[in-house]
Amino acid sequence: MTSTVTATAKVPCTIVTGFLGAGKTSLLRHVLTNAEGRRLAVIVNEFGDVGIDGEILKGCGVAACPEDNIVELANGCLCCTVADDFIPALEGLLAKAEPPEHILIETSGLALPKPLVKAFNWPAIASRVTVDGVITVVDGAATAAGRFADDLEALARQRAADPSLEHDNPLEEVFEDQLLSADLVILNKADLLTGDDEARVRAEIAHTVPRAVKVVTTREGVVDPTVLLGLGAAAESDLDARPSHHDAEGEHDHDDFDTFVVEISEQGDAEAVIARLKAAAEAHDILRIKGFLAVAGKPLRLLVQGVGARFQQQFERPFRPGETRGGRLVVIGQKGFDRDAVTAAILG
Ligand SMILES: Nc1nc2c(ncn2[C@@H]2O[C@H](COP(=O)(O)OP(=O)(O)OP(=O)(O)O)[C@@H](O)[C@H]2O)c(=O)[nH]1
Repeated sequence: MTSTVTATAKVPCTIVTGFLGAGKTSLLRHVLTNAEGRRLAVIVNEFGDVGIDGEILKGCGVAACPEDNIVELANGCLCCTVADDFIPALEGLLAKAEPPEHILIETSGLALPKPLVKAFNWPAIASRVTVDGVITVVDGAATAAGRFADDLEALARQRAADPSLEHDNPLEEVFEDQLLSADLVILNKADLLTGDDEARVRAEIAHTVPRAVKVVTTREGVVDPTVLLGLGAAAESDLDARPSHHDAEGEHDHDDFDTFVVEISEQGDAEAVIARLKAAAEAHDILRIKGFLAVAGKPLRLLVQGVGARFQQQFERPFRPGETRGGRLVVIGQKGFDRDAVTAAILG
């Protein structure tokens, strides 16, 4: 990649959006480790204050993106805290002695990208940055399983009959809003797609996105960064082409979802905890669990990631001096799930 930034050019920013657990952090990790000398920065927003995504990205240890250039905004949802969090974070990066040549912004999995795109028109930053593109990462497996529509085929039939069809499934609204803003769609988790899944999911994406948007299928977000960066979309000047379910309301308030943190003491048997997490995710329709555990006799934290009832775990970094040897897990579900029952199921 070559640098295209001059003293007067706007710094290009790529917004990476996509539902909880779709593979946004995996994609960013791949971009950071394949930056080929381009000076990058990342703003990462996540729910809960456990800060897993920031840790994963800092763990890349890439010279092109030093830890200082990775800014974590854990305080709620980026699309609702633009003035307080996002603009100052962006200004901080631009004020650096060596400002980044390209800024990557990972939204939380429940964020609507459009308010964030709009923020690029704020006078404080409008002359200095532009949205190079909105990249929407889609969880192929979850979409194929009908996570975002009760019955994909029935929905497609209904839409064919009535294109203005509205629905009140909050998961589907977030999923669709994220697609409606896209300049490029990454159809991730190819390894979990079987039979005609990919064709069905591509058809669902094509139904949802009104514009001609390219869809690239990936595994673990592995795609050449030159495909992702340099789209030149200037999305902030093109808001009308990006309809949203929330256009009429301005801000949205995440009332449909519930997030909390479970503290869990050091554990002797990590496998038993993972089994309880899986059982809890299945029994309580949990959307996402992520965080870390302290395992007796192990100096490293065990990073735990669950998307629906599918879990992955790996040892990550050592506990730092002064850090309590205990675990913390962020749990995200739809409003109305029983926190006490979920906590009891996890703690056993
Ligand atoms: N099987 C499979 N798992 C994947 C793939 N990509 C990512 N994952 C796993 O899915 C989980 C979530 O991936 P992330 O990259 O953290 O997803 P995210 O969109 O950043 O998640 P949130 O920030 O919590 O919304 C992790 O356990 C990943 O290892 C893939 O292509 N195939």
